[in-house]
Amino acid sequence: MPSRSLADAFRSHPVHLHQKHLDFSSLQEIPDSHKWTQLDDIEQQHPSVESFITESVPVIDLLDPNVLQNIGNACKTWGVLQVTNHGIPISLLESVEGVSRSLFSLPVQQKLKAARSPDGVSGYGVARISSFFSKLMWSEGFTIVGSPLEHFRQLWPQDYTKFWYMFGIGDQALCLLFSSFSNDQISTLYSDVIEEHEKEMQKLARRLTWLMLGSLGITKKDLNWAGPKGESKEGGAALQLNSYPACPDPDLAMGLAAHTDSTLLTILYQNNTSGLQVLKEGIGWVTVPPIPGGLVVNVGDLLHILSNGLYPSVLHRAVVNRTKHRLSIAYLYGPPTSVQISPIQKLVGPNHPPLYRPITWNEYLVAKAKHFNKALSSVRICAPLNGLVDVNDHNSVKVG
Ligand SMILES: C=C1C[C@]23C[C@@]1(O)CC[C@H]2[C@@]12CCC[C@@](C)(C(=O)O1)[C@H]2[C@@H]3C(=O)O
Ligand SMILES: O=C(O)CCC(=O)C(=O)O
Ligand SMILES: [Fe+2]
Repeated sequence: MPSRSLADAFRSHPVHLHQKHLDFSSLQEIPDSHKWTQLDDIEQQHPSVESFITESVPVIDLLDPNVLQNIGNACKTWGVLQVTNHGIPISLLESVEGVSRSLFSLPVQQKLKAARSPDGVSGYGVARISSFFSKLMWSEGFTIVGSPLEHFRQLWPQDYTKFWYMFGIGDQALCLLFSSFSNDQISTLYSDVIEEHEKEMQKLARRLTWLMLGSLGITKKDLNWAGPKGESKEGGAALQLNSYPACPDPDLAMGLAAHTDSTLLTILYQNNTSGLQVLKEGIGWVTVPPIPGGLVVNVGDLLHILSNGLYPSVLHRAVVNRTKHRLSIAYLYGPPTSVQISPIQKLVGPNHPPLYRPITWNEYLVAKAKHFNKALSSVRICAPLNGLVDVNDHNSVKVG
């Protein structure tokens, strides 16, 4: 079989989204197409707990001598944590935020020039999971796999200077610097920022993966991700820029509906505006507050499979607010796309049968596109001994 990249994931399974693209900034009230009730997303029925609840997502200093144990506890009990001292320069995160702000400030018609195609991964559009809901989300996204240069050239073509100057990029220093460049140079500069970010995040994601697996007693020799000729293969990634405009009635809108990520792990940067919530069993929806310089790391479905369910992927969503435009940048990290992911042998035994069948990342993305939050149970081969269903399997979603 020819080796496929992440960009090919949906070639055999195109997703046609009825994309209704709003100019959010001009709206004084929410149109019916974007008004959610609890019935539109069954997960909304869990309570949203307020800040007086003492339980909060663990914050872990990556330089702490107990980092392995702390990460293990957080993955087991929360499926999500925040990390500090992670080594990613804040200036780099702010530059990506600047690129993102510049992109989402473009007029809708301009952004649609880089629209994601039904069988593609990269580009502008509504969240892929939108097809499972009858209501639209109060957000827009831009997905990047590989170089974004071609899409950036479509977004900021030669004759587009006027808009670029008008909206700026929300970062004064970059704005002044860029004002002496042509638009092609802007696309190149923006693309360089994304490339630098990818390099740094790839290193952090790899380090976090081994810390998470290390906390389960797994070492590199327990995992064979080598290619057919023994060559070692690197993980892949998608970068998702999310934009959640201020919303006239946030209680009726949904930024990004509850989902788990189809990744090993996801690293999320949120600008200083909260909105991310995670579902904690027995408690409800807990807000993950932005902490200065911190990054949120959540367990994805593929780590759930690898760990044979010991580290469950976490259900999360993004809510919106009345006054602030929120941006988030998600680095979705996965294994080499041709590698079969299955429960690690060392974690399997007579009392711990393998719970999932082997599956590649691309195959899993297709399963997610077909079954959404039931994708994990679609690859399940064995009922758990304790008789419980998968933690994320309790939701029923409207299909179509
Ligand atoms: C690799 C991927 C994971 C993702 C689908 C994608 O092909 C690129 C975008 C990712 C994202 C980001 C927002 C939430 C999400 C569920 C979605 O609709 O697109 C995730 C997908 C995922 O993790 O399944
Ligand atoms: O914006 C957020 O806080 C969440 C984004 C997210 O879950 C995603 O991109 O997968
Ligand atoms: Fe997510």
